[in-house]
Amino acid sequence: MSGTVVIFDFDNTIIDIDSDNWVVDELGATDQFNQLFPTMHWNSLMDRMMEELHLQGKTIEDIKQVLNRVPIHPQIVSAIKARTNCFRCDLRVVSDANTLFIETVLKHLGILECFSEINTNPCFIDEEGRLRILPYHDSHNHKSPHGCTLCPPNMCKGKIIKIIQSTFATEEKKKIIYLGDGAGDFCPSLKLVEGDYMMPRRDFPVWDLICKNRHLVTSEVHEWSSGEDFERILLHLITSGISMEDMKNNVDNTNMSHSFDCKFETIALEA
Ligand SMILES: Cc1ncc(C[n+]2csc(CCOP(=O)(O)O)c2C)c(N)n1
Ligand SMILES: [Mg+2]
Repeated sequence: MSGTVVIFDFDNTIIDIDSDNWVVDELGATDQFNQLFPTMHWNSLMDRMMEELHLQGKTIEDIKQVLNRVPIHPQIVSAIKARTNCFRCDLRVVSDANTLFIETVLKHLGILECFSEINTNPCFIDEEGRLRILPYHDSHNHKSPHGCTLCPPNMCKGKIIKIIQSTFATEEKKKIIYLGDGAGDFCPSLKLVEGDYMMPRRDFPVWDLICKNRHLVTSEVHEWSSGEDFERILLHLITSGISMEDMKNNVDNTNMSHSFDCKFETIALEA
């Protein structure tokens, strides 16, 4: 394993839409969503929307079928599948979507196995076949169980980053590259340190927040917009600081064709 951990947000980062809105809209529950939206937190609203879909006769299979045609940038899938994986980076997801949506999409794209960990809101299918979505941090009756005022009550992504960082404590320092788009990705960007990299999606909420609070972010910031940017910048950040000797040791020998691609592209980037 190389010394790089790449942490991906899911909605509007790995995929090119919000999966929650996609499922609700594609299965025809937009009106009910719009009615409830002003009255509920997002996480409980989504659980409620799954009840609505269930009452309308929509099954888990219907939800999975809709998820299997989410819009994506092909370069993002190829970056995850081949380029990043062949450097044996540790890839993780931190998302305010839910386990079923994320695993369905990643499995369909053939990249589920590329990730060592998915941190997201848990869910289960109840005895009636309805999808139940729960908060990542159990909220009970408290407004903000994680104590962070920047994040929604169900999930503080900054807290998750701190937990990931604490697992490195006994090992050598790992470089974190974090990619995200939403307001919920701002808190984790404040937990990154010098030597880490933040990749906010240009013109999305986290990018605005970072531009306005530039002095609070100590990591290097590299914005991205298109799938091409995503692939090029991510590969560059992964390979920067890796010597040719390390690279020979790091590339995945079980996947030699990809390894050759990686070496070739890295040399081209460094030239
Ligand atoms: C105006 C407005 N109201 C509510 C929300 C909340 N929201 C929308 S999609 C989503 C899941 C994000 O998943 P991921 O963490 O994978 O990006 C969340 C938490 C929003 N973004 N904008
Ligand atoms: Mg997002």
